[in-house]
Amino acid sequence: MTQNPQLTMALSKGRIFEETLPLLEQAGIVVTEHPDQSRKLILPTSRDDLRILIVRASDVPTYVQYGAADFGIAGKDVLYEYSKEHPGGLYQPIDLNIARCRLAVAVRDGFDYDAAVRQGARLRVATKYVNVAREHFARKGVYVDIIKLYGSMELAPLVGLADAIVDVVSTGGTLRANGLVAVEDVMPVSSRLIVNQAALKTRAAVLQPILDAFEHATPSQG
Ligand SMILES: Nc1ncnc2c1ncn2[C@@H]1O[C@H](COP(=O)(O)OP(=O)(O)OP(=O)(O)O)[C@@H](O)[C@H]1O
Ligand SMILES: O=P(O)(O)OC[C@H]1O[C@H](OP(=O)(O)OP(=O)(O)O)[C@H](O)[C@@H]1O
Repeated sequence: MTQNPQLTMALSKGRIFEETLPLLEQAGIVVTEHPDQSRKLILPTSRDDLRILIVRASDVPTYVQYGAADFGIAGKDVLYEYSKEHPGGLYQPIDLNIARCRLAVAVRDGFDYDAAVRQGARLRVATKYVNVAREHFARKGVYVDIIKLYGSMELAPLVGLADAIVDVVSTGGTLRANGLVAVEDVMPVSSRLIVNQAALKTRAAVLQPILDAFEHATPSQG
């Protein structure tokens, strides 16, 4: 792939973009257009040698691994799923402590999860995180049928598609609003900086100072 002369960062819009802005600012970098106000997928910054690609959260590792972006930011949930299918390709040097949440198992309020597990029932589990879920239940010795969904996981137990979900929980508001309860934590989640292995070697002079600045930046409270 031809190397772009600019350094390229991959970010997803929404919470990761918003929580990254203050970290970039602490590194002296201002993003001069906002993805909510612009249909552009390549955003300029106050530095001529740095641009930002706006991609889906679960696509950030792909852009970085293939070198279309030199570095990016992705949640541990996304990185764990990705690494199961693409082992070893990404350098993940810094936990930025942003977009903090957890992956949890949740069921309909009133569903006796412990009893179902004790009785060795085969559980139907709907999730976007099929690898995380498969590993979690294998560790517990629970038989599961995994149903892959791409969003609105909370709906699945309400309409009989699944007994349980594995999904992101932060305030718990989405679960409550849908009559679900979290019954088990799967893993804590925050977002990490990820870096293309080749870029780390060939572009160290421009990349390393940015990585250092991220390492020392403090996330806003939220
Ligand atoms: N409610 C939340 N609170 C805090 N962090 C969250 C929350 N939901 C998701 N996250 C974290 O932020 C990341 C990005 O979430 P976001 O909702 O922007 O994308 P998505 O809709 O999950 O991804 P995609 O567009 O690929 O389907 C997630 O991978 C997770 O690490
Ligand atoms: O525990 P809570 O604080 O309610 O957060 C959990 C919700 O947050 C995420 O959804 P998000 O708001 O990002 O919507 P989306 O995934 O559909 O974009 C996630 O998919 C959960 O549904």
